[in-house]
Amino acid sequence: MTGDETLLAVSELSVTLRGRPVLSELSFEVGRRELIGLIGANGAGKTTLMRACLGLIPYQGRSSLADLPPQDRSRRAAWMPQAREIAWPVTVETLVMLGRIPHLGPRQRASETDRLAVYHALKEMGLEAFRQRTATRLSGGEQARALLARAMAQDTPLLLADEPIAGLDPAHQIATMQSFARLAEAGRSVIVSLHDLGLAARHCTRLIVLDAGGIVADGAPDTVLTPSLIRDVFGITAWFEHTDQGPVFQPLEVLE
Ligand SMILES: Nc1ncnc2c1ncn2[C@@H]1O[C@H](COP(=O)(O)OP(=O)(O)OP(=O)(O)O)[C@@H](O)[C@H]1O
Repeated sequence: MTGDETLLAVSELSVTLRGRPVLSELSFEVGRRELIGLIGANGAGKTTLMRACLGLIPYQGRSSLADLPPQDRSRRAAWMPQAREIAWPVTVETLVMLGRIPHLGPRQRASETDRLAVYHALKEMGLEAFRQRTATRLSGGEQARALLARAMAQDTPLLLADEPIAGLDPAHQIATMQSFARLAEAGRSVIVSLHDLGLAARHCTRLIVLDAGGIVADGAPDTVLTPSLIRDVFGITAWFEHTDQGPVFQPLEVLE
């Protein structure tokens, strides 16, 4: 994968839910090799933005992904929603293989390429030992990792994940952010909504901050996470420093 290809172009995107404007006239583009953290307070519109970009809810304006026919869209972007619902008691391996459906023709059986994609996704999410376990009987965090593996097996240029690290233990949170970073280094891009600003500052190449229905900042973490933005958007103080071990961001106090 080469070049500066745009993976997602959003222009003047607005969403109204039940008569209430939630997002108004947002514009941004996503190129390759980006790990984008979508941040903002509860209710800021992160889920709504990702769902509108994917064409899963009605919107005004334009999203290059939503414009595509469903089959093309599923080869361009994978989606891990916030609700971690696994409907059937299939094995983890079968669940992850479902991510290959967009690549299979009618009645076509899984090929070696499909099996390899599943193998790599399971490995990336540290789930090799869980291959034959029943997906519905995993813990919440294990289910989240299995669903992420399914999205990764889809092998798309763009991955959108809604709070994928919520509920994961610290080691798996870090490992998952590192997996996303590896995808970005390999030429793909990932958009991930998250509340952990420390992990966002440390791993993301770019942060998009939502507030009051719009994008209030968009750029590298150290240009975005300024004391004034942290105060105005999140109502907190924080400590942010570049250390020998990389950027460290620690929320401190709630402002009255
Ligand atoms: N189906 C719906 N009908 C009406 N309003 C909705 C609906 N879904 C979401 N909203 C509202 O839209 C706003 C944005 O919600 P959204 O879930 O996108 O926020 P978020 O930034 O993802 O929040 P969180 O961090 O809590 O997950 C919220 O005010 C929410 O109450």
